[in-house]
Amino acid sequence: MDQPITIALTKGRILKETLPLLAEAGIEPLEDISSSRKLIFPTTMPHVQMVVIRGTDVPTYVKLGSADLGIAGKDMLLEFGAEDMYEPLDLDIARCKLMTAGRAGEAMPEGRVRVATKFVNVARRHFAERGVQVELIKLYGAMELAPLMDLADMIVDIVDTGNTLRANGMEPRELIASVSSRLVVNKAAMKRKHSSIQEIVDKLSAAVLARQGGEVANG
Ligand SMILES: Nc1ncnc2c1ncn2[C@@H]1O[C@H](COP(=O)(O)OP(=O)(O)OP(=O)(O)O)[C@@H](O)[C@H]1O
Ligand SMILES: O=P(O)(O)OC[C@H]1O[C@H](OP(=O)(O)OP(=O)(O)O)[C@H](O)[C@@H]1O
Repeated sequence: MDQPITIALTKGRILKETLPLLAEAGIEPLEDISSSRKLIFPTTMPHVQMVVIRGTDVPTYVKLGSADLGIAGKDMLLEFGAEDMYEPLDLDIARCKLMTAGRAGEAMPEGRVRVATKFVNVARRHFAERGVQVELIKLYGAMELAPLMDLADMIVDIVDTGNTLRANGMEPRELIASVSSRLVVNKAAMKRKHSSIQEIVDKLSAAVLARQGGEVANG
């Protein structure tokens, strides 16, 4: 007997890459998520439903067991902690980097550095490991604006092509972590609903492997 399973998906740019991968694993929402105001969606696997929430909230739903599985960026797991969760699979989507960045051509200031970021825990750990004293300034978006407006000396943010940094007169400095989206599983659910969860992990692993195999075959 299949046990009911809830998967928490990150909305926004990850979702556009997540839905095709889930479809390749045989799990598709029964209606178009992007044109619906609903938050819970039944799927082609009758015992599996999806909820679509912000990336910042996925670790909370999975840790507390409201969702059995989740899909979130590694950046979110580093920032909000991954305790009480397993992370069995790198989905190899939404690849980017967590980096420090500053104004182009400018050295890091002496003494206390003002760092603007929405990743305050990641930033605190990174600079503490280097013995750099920082004043952390929590922002919720457009981090690249902070040094331009002299709100901060540096930022910690997601970098992909580097276009956003360049367009704002900034440059990447240190790599903090390579980021991609991960499948996470609530630890208690993994025990209680083992066969249903393992089936989904296996289907998704196969879909990821098939893509990687395809990439190798295509050169
Ligand atoms: N430029 C990028 N390239 C590839 N992946 C990215 C990029 N920016 C963010 N991501 C990944 O996508 C996830 C969601 O990012 P997105 O920009 O959609 O949300 P957000 O607007 O930052 O979040 P929220 O809506 O919760 O404030 C991030 O957690 C990260 O893992
Ligand atoms: O190096 P790049 O290729 O320019 O990508 C990096 C940008 O992408 C993300 O923002 P996003 O486009 O998701 O906008 P938002 O988070 O501000 O909504 C991130 O916060 C950077 O600003």
